[in-house]
Amino acid sequence: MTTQTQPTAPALPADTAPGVVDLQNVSRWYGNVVAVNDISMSLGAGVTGLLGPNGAGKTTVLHMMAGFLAPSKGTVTIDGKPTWRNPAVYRDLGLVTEREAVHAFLTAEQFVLACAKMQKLKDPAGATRRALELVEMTDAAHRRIGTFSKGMRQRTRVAAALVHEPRVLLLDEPFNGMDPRQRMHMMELLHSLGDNGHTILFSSHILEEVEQVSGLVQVIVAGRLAASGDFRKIRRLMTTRPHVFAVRSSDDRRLAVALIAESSVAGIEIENGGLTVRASDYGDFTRALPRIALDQGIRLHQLVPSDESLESVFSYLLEA
Ligand SMILES: Nc1ncnc2c1ncn2[C@@H]1O[C@H](COP(=O)(O)OP(=O)(O)OP(=O)(O)O)[C@@H](O)[C@H]1O
Repeated sequence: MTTQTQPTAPALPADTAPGVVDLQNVSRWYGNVVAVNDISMSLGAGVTGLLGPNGAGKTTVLHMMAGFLAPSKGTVTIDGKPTWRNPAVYRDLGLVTEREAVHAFLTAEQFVLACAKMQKLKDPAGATRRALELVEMTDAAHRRIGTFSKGMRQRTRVAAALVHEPRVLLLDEPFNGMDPRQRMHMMELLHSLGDNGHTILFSSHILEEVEQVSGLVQVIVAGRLAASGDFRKIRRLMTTRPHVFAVRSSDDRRLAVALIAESSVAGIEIENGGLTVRASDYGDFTRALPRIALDQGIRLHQLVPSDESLESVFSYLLEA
């Protein structure tokens, strides 16, 4: 991925309540690798997606929020209190890490109960019961975690992270490795927690995943905040960006002549293997092309978007 140096993200309004979780000009470097570069964000109640390609810095951001890592610069606070070297924040915070520590030999209940005891709760058994109920794991409470599906393990880990009823729940790639049914179940759970006033941030590198779970998004690319706010507006920026298509047809030259008159076409190159078309509008171009081909009696053999990698989408956001 190319590293961008533009300092500003598209100015989208952050539609959040006063921040529960707050990052002010936060950077984090590992030796000379800058993993997070001057990020400020504020999260309120509800579900927010932390979206970015692999290596963008999502885990680093989550770990700083959870007090696992010190920011090299800037401040990370929950309810105004710094998260680094402040164990008191764990009362308000639950974290579901990306990597699963395996507790295969424990039952779901034993695992969640151990977490309740670590939090020194007054009624650890009652809290365990409520947490397992919340994630709909009551029926499987006495089964060993080693016998669970990925989705059930994730829900058990969410129960453990929520057993002390924190306001803030952070989840690192919670949908990884889940089948569509398990994914749906987890999405519903996050929705209902968000509706109940929790502040939830989950990371993902999959656009569609974030779109389904959350109206609010923070997009990070190469350690920088590329966009933040209403997901629909960011999505629109993504679909109206210039697109490049590889097109092959029964008569590329004639097709090129017809396409150049089309307002959604910004440029065409003819090569041996077909046409490379730069379209200024994805929707207009993909609607116009079949119509033009039909009018001209040209057969379309191939239409492939050639710059659809997440990296190129995200880099565009950073430049916008
Ligand atoms: N302990 C470390 N030492 C050195 N570099 C690190 C360390 N942890 C992360 N990095 C680097 O920091 C950058 C951000 O990593 P991070 O894990 O936060 O990204 P991510 O968005 O969570 O990626 P992924 O989705 O692949 O987990 C990457 O370039 C990564 O290689």
